Amino acid sequence: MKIKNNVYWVGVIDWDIRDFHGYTTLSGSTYNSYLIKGKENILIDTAKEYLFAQLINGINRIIDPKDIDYIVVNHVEKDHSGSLEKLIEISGATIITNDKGKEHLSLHYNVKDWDFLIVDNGEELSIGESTLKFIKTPMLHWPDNMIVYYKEEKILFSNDAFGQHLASSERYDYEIDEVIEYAKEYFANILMPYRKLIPSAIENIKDLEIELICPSHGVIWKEKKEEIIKKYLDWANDKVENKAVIVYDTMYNSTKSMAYALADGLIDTGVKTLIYKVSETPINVIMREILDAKYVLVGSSTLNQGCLPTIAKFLNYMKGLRPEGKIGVAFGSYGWMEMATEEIKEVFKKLNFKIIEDSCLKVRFVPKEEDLKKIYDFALKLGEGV
Ligand SMILES: Cc1cc2nc3c(=O)[nH]c(=O)nc-3n(C[C@H](O)[C@H](O)[C@H](O)COP(=O)(O)O)c2cc1C
Repeated sequence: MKIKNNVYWVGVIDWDIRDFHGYTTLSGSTYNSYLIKGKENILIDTAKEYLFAQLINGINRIIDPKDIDYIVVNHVEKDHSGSLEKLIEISGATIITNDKGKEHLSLHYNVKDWDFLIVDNGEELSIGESTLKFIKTPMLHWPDNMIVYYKEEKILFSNDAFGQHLASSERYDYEIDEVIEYAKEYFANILMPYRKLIPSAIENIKDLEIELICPSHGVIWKEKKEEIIKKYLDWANDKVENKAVIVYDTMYNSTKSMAYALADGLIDTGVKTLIYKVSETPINVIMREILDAKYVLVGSSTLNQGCLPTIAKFLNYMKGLRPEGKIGVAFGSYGWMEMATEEIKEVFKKLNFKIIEDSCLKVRFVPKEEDLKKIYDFALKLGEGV
């Protein structure tokens, strides 16, 4: 599909994928590969190995794949590099990447006979009638990541930055109502741990005249590109809304009734509140909402002197993504020796959450009406900032 004069989207839509290294991709994903056609043909990134046939079909509609002269590897993760070996076999193309990219490629593939052109940060290359500028974005989200600016057509090929896990027949931001939500979920689950590096990366592109941002997953940013850049800065700077996310699990619903009482109190003070039973919600959806939440409330009953396993899994995942500075509340029902909230608070501490505690947040067995009233009153005070 043509996206600009000599530039084509030749990516692959992975309609079926539902598990992307633990990220539940409810609507699949895409691996976007872009072809710059010219005296010298340049392919930007590739697709997973099992989708090689579709990738080749897409390229074949524009040029003979044998005629690819260069392949830009912005990021070595196999969702973008998986088809490289076969493409190089067919075309003998030269790989353009940075020093880390070459190192990572050599740790994934037998690169002995591959031709490399190694670029540095800020370097420009003239290839055929095209000028490409390479900007390193290390740790967004691997050490090798970089982005490419195509000067003549004013396109930023941003690789995983600004991506969304979304399989759709549409290719542009304005065609997808929920595109910011998809991008937010991607940010929360892939980029959040490295978010402090984002403002300087955006600083590096701020003087570029950009008409299209072409990421390696999801749709192309055309009408909402300023909006998504602004959102990236907000998310990177931990901007929060007056919002609470309550995450819980339960065996016999005692902790659930505590979660609902907390929600009632928060809602009555005007806090936007979301409740997720962790065993029934993809953790990536929960993290999307935690990204810009002011309050994070985690509830678990005590099972065998600890949290429920589903909550332990969630806490471990959240710890890795490192949201920081939230207001944290731990709660739960127990029988004889309460242990779950201690485990929850340990994680809160590691994330520099401000922990708010109260004796009403631990209830022995089934909460009575007066217990729930105390919890409701606690949530009222919490929402009012008392
Ligand atoms: C298999 C099992 C193990 C339990 N282990 C503990 C425990 O180690 N410490 C404790 O205080 N309560 C323990 N309990 C009691 C539960 O925490 C208690 O029943 C609680 O009210 C359950 O809340 P829920 O309905 O929200 O899951 C255990 C219960 C079960 C069924």
